[in-house]
Amino acid sequence: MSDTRHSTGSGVVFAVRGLCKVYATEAGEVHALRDVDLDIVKGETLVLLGPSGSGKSTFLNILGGLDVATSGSVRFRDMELTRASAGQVTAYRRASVGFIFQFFNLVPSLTARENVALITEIADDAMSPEEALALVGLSDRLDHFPAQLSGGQQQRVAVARAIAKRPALLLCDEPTGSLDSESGVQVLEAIQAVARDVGATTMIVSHNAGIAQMADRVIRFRDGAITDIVVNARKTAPREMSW
Ligand SMILES: Nc1ncnc2c1ncn2[C@@H]1O[C@H](COP(=O)(O)OP(=O)(O)OP(=O)(O)O)[C@@H](O)[C@H]1O
Repeated sequence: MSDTRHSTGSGVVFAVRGLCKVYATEAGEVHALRDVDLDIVKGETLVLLGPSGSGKSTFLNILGGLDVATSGSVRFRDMELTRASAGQVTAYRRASVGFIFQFFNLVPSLTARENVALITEIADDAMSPEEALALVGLSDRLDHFPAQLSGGQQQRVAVARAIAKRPALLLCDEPTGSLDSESGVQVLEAIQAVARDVGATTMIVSHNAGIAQMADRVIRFRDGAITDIVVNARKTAPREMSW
């Protein structure tokens, strides 16, 4: 079912309106986002697809408080992110946003448990590193260093680190981009399970259109704009997806 609406009604946690991002470069202005409108509902999983350079990461980074908009607004619950002070944005990012990137970004000299503890120690109401690592199936790898873990296991440590603080928003930028397909499935299963467990709204950027099958809604970007929103009538579990 194709759906061009940008709003899904109640339960909205993010309201994005007229969002624009322009980067000034030596070669001139780059319009990374052009007038983007979107409402995002609590607990839903969005998959963002689109060609390279279409604005997906920029959109994710602005919602996560890693980048600032040029114009337009992003409201998270009662907070206008686009008008918040730097301190308020930092507090929002710390309390409410978990990030998962393509290249795990674990500290090589720390164990799995210690990598997760880096975050749980600075967050209120965080689960213990042991609890977070159990949720991603790594209870037997607590004291392993990243070099002693496979790529998929390292990414699952990154998932545990991202969700240990029970974030409202889980942002995943190409989370399976450097994994083989079986490891990718395990990472997506972990993301899906923990997001459900903590009630996080999840956004996954991917070049792999197959991942769209696990989404509630699939958002397509082109040239900095949303061109299409598809509501999945039936979500597919990562293990059942063909990709
Ligand atoms: N810090 C920056 N400075 C200048 N231009 C940037 C910057 N970040 C992104 N851009 C440009 O903004 C546009 C959107 O980039 P973005 O990374 O959001 O796209 P994307 O859809 O995530 O691409 P990819 O799939 O390759 O990661 C691109 O033209 C990119 O070159």
